Amino acid sequence: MSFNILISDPLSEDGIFPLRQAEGMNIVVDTTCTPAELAEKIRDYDALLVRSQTQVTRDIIENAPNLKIIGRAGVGVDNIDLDAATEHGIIVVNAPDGNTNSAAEHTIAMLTALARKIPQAFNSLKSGEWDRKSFIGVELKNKTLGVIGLGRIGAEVAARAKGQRMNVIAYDPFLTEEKAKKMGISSGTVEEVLKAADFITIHTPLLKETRNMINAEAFAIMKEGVQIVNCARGGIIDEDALYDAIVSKKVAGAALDVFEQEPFVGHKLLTLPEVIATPHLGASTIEAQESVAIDVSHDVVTFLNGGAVRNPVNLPSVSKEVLAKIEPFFDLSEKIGIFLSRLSNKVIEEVNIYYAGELAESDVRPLTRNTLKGLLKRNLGEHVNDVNAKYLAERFGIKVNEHKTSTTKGFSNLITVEITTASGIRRVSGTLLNGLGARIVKVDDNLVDISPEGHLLFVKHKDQPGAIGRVGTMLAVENINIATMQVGRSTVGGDAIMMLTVDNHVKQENVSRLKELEDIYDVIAIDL
Ligand SMILES: NC(=O)c1ccc[n+]([C@@H]2O[C@H](COP(=O)([O-])OP(=O)(O)OC[C@H]3O[C@@H](n4cnc5c(N)ncnc54)[C@H](O)[C@@H]3O)[C@@H](O)[C@H]2O)c1
Ligand SMILES: O=C(O)[C@H](O)COP(=O)(O)O
Repeated sequence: MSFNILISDPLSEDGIFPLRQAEGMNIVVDTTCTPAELAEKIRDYDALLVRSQTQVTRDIIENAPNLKIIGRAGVGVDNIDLDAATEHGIIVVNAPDGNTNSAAEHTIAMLTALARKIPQAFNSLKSGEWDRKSFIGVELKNKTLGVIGLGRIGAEVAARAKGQRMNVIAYDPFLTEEKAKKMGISSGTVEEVLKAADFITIHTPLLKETRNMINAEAFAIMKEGVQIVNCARGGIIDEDALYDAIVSKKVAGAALDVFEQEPFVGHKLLTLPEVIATPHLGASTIEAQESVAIDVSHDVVTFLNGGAVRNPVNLPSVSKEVLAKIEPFFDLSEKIGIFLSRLSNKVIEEVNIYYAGELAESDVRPLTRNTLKGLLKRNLGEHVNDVNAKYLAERFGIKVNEHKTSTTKGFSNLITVEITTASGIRRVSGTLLNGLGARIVKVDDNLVDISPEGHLLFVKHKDQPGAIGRVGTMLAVENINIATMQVGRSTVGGDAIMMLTVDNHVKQENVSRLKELEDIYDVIAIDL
């Protein structure tokens, strides 16, 4: 198999070595494409690798029929339309760890440069002045640093600030007092942090909730003479409000690496002597660039070769340990979905998935997605995949509920999928039998034991002598060999089912003829 890979932002050549080395990867590096050129070019590509520069818009995604994966060599994915990618079943991966250290170091560099006015003093010196009066700074020692967003970078910055003998107070929705205590810092609400800090540094992603979170109201509650650093994302600080706060002397200085519009040229903020800035250089070190490109290249190669990625953005990521436990059930859960969708061709209103046994202790979301993928495949074919299965189910108004239960009915693990349609509930259970592989063990209320593969025939009939024979004879006439057959019934003489595995696909005309036989209520051919 061969894949076309487009790299549209400058990536470390050493970092993309895993891509260059992998078999069948045709790599094109073109970092000069305009958005219109990219929208045209992308048609032929299976993978797109970017940094923060390329805007991967809905237009581009909708013009990319072959695109399977977008790799972001870095953290922020606000330049990628994730909804559009998810809707089109395109996985987005990033490299969240590779540039943490560089971004934290850059933040500390900006903080120190801001406190001591180093860029302003350097500019003055370069212009031939020897001015030792205009650049009186302040010490960091004993000052309070407010950290908004204590994730990877925020936590590194906090640890380094402590090394500068600063007091650190942080706000993060996931920061517990206990964790803060362990880190030797204080925790507070956003307001508490903004009020307490002499310096504020932002380390959140740019989200709906964080856009303009540092606005005029936020500046109003800060200390007089506060200084602010943003090495996270432009748009988190309202740039007009920052300009006003600096002009009014509320804010004594700002160090900015990121901006609402990049490139950031000719902006009024750059006219203020209190503002120092770098052109989005937080991750621009040899080490970070190599590391993020390696990480993302690995995920792209693994994904295109059918493997599980390490850093999915639009899929919940699960740890290696959990993956090892649930991966053996991937195929079974998809097959149960396919099986059920064949059993009932009615519009699905609700799906309930019950995980029992050891599985109930794991994060089973990937299995739920696989089941949905199987259920939706009947109507959507290859348009549905792991990435968009949940989204598509929601779009079609299907309620999906995951349940964890201890009722295993004697199996060490059991997955039961129940679909509700206007005609009622259909239910299939499956398990993995030690050494024997996957089995479907229950269809509706009937116990069965079928390997979910190949060609199956599900026959609903009356529990009467002759019904089974008639089916066997008809299949023999059509030269369809029966490999296995199981019969189950709820009551003697009542409704019963036959589950047959046969050696060939059973054509629709044969299904119709079987349905005409005496005491046969329904026949469904299922290819798994
Ligand atoms: N300047 C650069 O070159 C550069 C380099 C790397 C990362 N970044 C940016 O830095 C930021 C942080 O990156 P990271 O790797 O630490 O990400 P991360 O996901 O590890 O951390 C982000 C943290 O922000 C917190 N958060 C989310 N919403 C919040 C809110 N409303 N208020 C407070 N906290 C909130 C999250 O809980 C999380 O702990 C991102 O915006 C990323 O794009 C910039
Ligand atoms: O989010 C990130 O990883 C940083 O902003 C780095 O962006 P870059 O890859 O464009 O340097």
